[in-house]
Amino acid sequence: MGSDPLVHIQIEMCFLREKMKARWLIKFTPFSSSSSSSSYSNTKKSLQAKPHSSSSSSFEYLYDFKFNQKMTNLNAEDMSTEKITVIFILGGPGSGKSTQSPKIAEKFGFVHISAGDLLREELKSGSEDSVMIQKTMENGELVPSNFMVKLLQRAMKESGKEKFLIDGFPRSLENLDAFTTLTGIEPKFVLYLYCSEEVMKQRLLKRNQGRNDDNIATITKRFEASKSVYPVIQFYHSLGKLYMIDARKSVDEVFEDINTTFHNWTKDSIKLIATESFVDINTIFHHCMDDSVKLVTTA
Ligand SMILES: Nc1ncnc2c1ncn2[C@@H]1O[C@H](COP(=O)(O)OP(=O)(O)O)[C@@H](O)[C@H]1O
Ligand SMILES: O=c1ccn([C@@H]2O[C@H](COP(=O)(O)OP(=O)(O)O)[C@@H](O)[C@H]2O)c(=O)[nH]1
Repeated sequence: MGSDPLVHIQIEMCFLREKMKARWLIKFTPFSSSSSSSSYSNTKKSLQAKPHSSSSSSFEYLYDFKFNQKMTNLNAEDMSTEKITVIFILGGPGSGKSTQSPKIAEKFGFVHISAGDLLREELKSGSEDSVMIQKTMENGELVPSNFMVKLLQRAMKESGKEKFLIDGFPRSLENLDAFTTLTGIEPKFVLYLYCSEEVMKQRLLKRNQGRNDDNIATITKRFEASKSVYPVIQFYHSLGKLYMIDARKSVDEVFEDINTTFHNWTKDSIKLIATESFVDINTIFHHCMDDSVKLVTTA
């Protein structure tokens, strides 16, 4: 049976600055001249969207859509998303996420779920996905988004709890889209541990936890891959949910700044505590931010 697809479909997505709106750019390219037939035209028509641009070889459609949290909440049978509290903690490799997360979890009663640890456990379990996980981690790349979200959902469900600190996820807009679509959960706020690459590199080389991705070649790839988080940060910044923590300070100082954020959040009055500008903040934000950044610091 001939089952060749008639068209190659490429979907790109970006978040708009307005809350929970996304823009999809869908490109159709016929695989061969024979496929630019009536089926191809029908596919185009069925989208009922205005062409964004077209050429002899491909068509692009651009349309906006708004997330409907009730519709996308595929998790409803397992957990009531209304009761669930999620906080994301992000930061480059070696910024201190796994150092700070257990302290936060203990102090504020959250279950710490580390995306990287879930992958390492899955790898050790020798499941059918082990080879894929191993190769992806060795290359400092990201595992498929839906796969990662399913692991997170499983861990959340198995804990039987409702407050989660999710460490090291989402690392890309695609990750975030998969999480929103599959769980319907919105984080309360997002912590980003900011640290320069030089400091992170030194920390990783000294980490000494037997991780085979803590070598200079993989670290370089991980730094490159970690840039896919920038649009995620930009998105939460635009929602006023982003808290930047200066993670170059000592472990205790970083924890103190995180504490301040949490205390203010529990008082339901998160706001900018102090603004401080430091030069290398630009290295992360210069190409994705267009206005000021919140920095949390205890004076
Ligand atoms: N603020 C800090 N100052 C100095 N070293 C730190 C600090 N935070 C973490 N470390 C050390 O740096 C290494 C990487 O930290 P880790 O928490 O594992 O980073 P991440 O989870 O973000 O990759 C660890 O060996 C940890 O002990
Ligand atoms: O959502 C995630 C989180 C992690 N990883 C992979 O797991 C590795 C280690 O992630 P972790 O958060 O443990 O460590 P970090 O690099 O932040 O120190 C990354 O380099 C990725 O290859 C992934 O694919 N998706």
